[in-house]
Amino acid sequence: MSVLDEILDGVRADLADRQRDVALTELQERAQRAPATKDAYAALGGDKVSVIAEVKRSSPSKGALAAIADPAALASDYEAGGAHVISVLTERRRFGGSLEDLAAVRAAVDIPILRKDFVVTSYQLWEARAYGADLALLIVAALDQNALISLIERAESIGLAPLVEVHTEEELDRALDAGARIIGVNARDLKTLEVDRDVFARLAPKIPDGVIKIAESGVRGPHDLLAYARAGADAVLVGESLVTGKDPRAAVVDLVTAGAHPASRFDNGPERQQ
Ligand SMILES: O=P(O)(O)OC[C@@H](O)[C@@H](O)c1c[nH]c2ccccc12
Repeated sequence: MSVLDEILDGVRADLADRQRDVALTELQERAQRAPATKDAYAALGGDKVSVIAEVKRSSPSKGALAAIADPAALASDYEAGGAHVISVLTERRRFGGSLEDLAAVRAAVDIPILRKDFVVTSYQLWEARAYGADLALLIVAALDQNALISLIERAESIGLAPLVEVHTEEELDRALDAGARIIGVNARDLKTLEVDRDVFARLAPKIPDGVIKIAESGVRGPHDLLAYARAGADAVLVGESLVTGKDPRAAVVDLVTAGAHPASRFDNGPERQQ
């Protein structure tokens, strides 16, 4: 069984518990009372390279990364550093997250928030909306094509922007066929946990103009952001290097500064830093 399959088994077990505790209608009522979602397309588009900063306690590849006793305070630091979007991992077993983290971050920041989880059913989209997310991750490798299409439609119909994650050309084709308008290329293969930063550069030319392109995982600092930018990234998604660094806010400032100058997409940014 792949790592992804193991994660999905745990996700489904936890989901069944929540579905027993909280009726869908209750979530829907809560979602209806929630304010309008924030414009993720505006936050991720434009000439700059946007920074999505992630609240992540642990990962299947590295184990514990950071305790993060106060996720709202970390998210506020990210926002103060100029992050354009916050990603909150809500998966419990492998990533140490929760919907409570999402709600706490929602109460603390004004920028769009991504619910980062392994979504397999629309119930989780209603949860995302009810707990304050503006975007929801949909992982192509975890979904069959019918499920992918219906989850994209459902997300959009309740005001969530779907961020559709791929790792291979075949998954990219499926994402595009399903109508994805925001595509994340994960450098990490969720089946093996191997990281290959070149995947983004291989797939990006196959993503049409007008589709937002996000490079996910493996960003250690501005050098990696600039490499992804030259390969065509509109945004980068950064977790580990921010939560393990000693000053997450300063680290975000450095990334946002590097991403603010689109000219750096075409110059020798990384070389110049040496
Ligand atoms: O910690 P990193 O290497 O900066 O990666 C962040 C993010 O890309 C990663 O957490 C991630 C990308 N896609 C996912 C899907 C599920 C869980 C986690 C992820």
